Amino acid sequence: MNGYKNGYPCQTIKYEDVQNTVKYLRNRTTIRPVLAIICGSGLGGLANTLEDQEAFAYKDIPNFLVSTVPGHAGRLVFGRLGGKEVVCMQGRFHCYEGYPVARITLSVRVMIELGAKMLIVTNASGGLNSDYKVGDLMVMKDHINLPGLTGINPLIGSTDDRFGPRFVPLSDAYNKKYRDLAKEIAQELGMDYLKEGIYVFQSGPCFETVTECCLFRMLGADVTGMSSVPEVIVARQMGVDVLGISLVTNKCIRTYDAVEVANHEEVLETGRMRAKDMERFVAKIAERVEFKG
Ligand SMILES: O=P(O)(O)O[C@H]1O[C@H](CO)[C@@H](O)[C@H]1O
Ligand SMILES: Nc1nc2[nH]cnc2c(=O)[nH]1
Repeated sequence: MNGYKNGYPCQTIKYEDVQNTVKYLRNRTTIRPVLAIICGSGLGGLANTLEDQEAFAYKDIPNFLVSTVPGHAGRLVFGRLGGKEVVCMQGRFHCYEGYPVARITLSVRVMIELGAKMLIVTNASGGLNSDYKVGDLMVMKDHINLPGLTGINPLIGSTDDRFGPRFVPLSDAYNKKYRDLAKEIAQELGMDYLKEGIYVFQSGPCFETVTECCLFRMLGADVTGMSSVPEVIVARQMGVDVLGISLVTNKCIRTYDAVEVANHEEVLETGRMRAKDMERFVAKIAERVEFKG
């Protein structure tokens, strides 16, 4: 149902809708994914590196939304990466596109119901930590969900136990074993620009004011972005482990006399600059992760 409930924007996702989408995709692909990947702004090239690709435009998939942001191709790509069967969102959905927060995570539920046991979210972000440089990667250790603290959360609405519990713990949102593995692989690949830190989610689409950036930093955040957190929440509700990798595409402006301003073109440009490193990194992670059962 679309609309407002108790004053909150809400759209409950029906289990049956997810199952119908799963059935549609299963009937049209031979890949049975164990790993789901979401490509952030400008990072969609990763999907093109999959072997034995079978791809679907979002507009052709029942119940899917469409991508409206440059740098998000809008394709669901199945294939093999690092010897594993994977499904990859080449472009994600954002609240600022006007979609209810529960709706933007339907695709995550679909990928998990298709069999994914791990979710890798990637995103572009603005660097708040002054030690971070443009082009650095950051393993997400935790997040601050600003919209969530004010009532915008994909789990608000009527609940369905088949998706998992209503009250989801998030103190372990970003799996420690996978964070350690990512750091180990980065070291092996000589990626001395990999950091580990905190991502603060704000709804966008405006980039931050100077004072907001100062506030975020005071809160302990290292980078800020307009995505990922709703996806992570849904994955955790469904019992799937998450690894988050953020690319610092620009520096957040924290002085009132700066002449430069943030812009999406710079975000995409940094994505292009780091694309190959990101692809190598994620492929190695896919190769090395192990799943029980
Ligand atoms: O989070 P992703 O989708 O990577 O994109 C980030 O980059 C865009 C702003 O340039 C915003 O959508 C922000 O969230
Ligand atoms: N909120 C936010 N999102 C981003 N995505 C890429 N860069 C930025 C940024 O500076 N701020």
